[in-house]
Amino acid sequence: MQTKHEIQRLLASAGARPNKKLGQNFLIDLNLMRLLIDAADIRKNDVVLEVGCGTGSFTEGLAEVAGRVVAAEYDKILARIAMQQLQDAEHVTIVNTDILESKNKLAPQIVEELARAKAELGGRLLLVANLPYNAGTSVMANLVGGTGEGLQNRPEGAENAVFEGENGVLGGGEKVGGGVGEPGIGLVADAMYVTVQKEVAQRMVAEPGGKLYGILSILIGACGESEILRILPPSVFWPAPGVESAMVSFERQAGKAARIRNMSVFKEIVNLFMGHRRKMMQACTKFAKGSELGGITDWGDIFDEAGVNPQMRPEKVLPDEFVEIANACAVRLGRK
Ligand SMILES: C[S@@+](CC[C@H](N)C(=O)[O-])C[C@H]1O[C@@H](n2cnc3c(N)ncnc32)[C@H](O)[C@@H]1O
Repeated sequence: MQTKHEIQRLLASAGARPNKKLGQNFLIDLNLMRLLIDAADIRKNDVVLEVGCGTGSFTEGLAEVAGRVVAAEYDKILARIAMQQLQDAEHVTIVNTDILESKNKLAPQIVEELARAKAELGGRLLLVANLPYNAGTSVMANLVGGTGEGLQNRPEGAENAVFEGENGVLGGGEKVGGGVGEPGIGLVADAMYVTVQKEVAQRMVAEPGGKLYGILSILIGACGESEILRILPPSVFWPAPGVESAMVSFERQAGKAARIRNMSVFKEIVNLFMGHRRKMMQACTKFAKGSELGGITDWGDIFDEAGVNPQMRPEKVLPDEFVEIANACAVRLGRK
């Protein structure tokens, strides 16, 4: 792991400076780096995805404990530095790529690397990273809801997680894609231990009713559990960002996620209702027109089956209740 001076030296020797647009705020507190790695409890048969490896500082720490590390770095100069720093680590693959092929899809090359390594090692897939602010939320959304693009042996019934968000933050106007009718959930992360902007971490753990409760909160709540581990002041990064950050965890709970009959329908449902979060549930159903969900005529029965008051507002509906609504719809659409 590299000190601030080492990072500065590596950048200077390549004639580079931190690029603000790419969120190049390097974590320079090595104790915090160690804390995140320890919290992830990485084992020798685990595959770790690091998004934005920078000069390879955190990657070095991950390489000490993981069975395999796959790192994506968008910046060509930084990727080259990281490759040099880790040239002797055969179990580390650094790919100079944008982690997002589109805003809604992880880079197929990375997904293939991860799927292959996971099949070889048989352990968990973990996202452990100091995430770039511009891509972090989309990356996490794909890894919670599933990303299948690029998988050669896509499991039957797999679907792609497709997310859209303003500047990578699924906020008020957020939308999660993955239309009804897509196959398979593909690759998912078993756990995520990441550094993100504090507000993103707060969205991940938000409870119904608050203004931060949104699509990411619902997806996470439906598939597992998140916890804020530590709030980080700007001073632990170089250069210091303008906002506070947080270390946050997500642990997938297989039993919980398995209740979702069809992830694609679930996402459509969450989109439909949370797109109008302050209207009544019943009133939101008219916006289904034109989509496959528009064919559903007995929303009253669906709300009954799910135990949801049709006069409730979506922003107060629990993740589990959205799961029940989506499951009832999946049955009606023959997509269970
Ligand atoms: C917050 S820095 C983390 C750097 C280093 N891992 C650390 O912990 O200090 C985020 C890194 O992500 C890279 N990055 C930004 N957008 C990216 C993208 N879409 N795909 C891959 N890497 C990206 C940046 O170039 C930068 O190196």
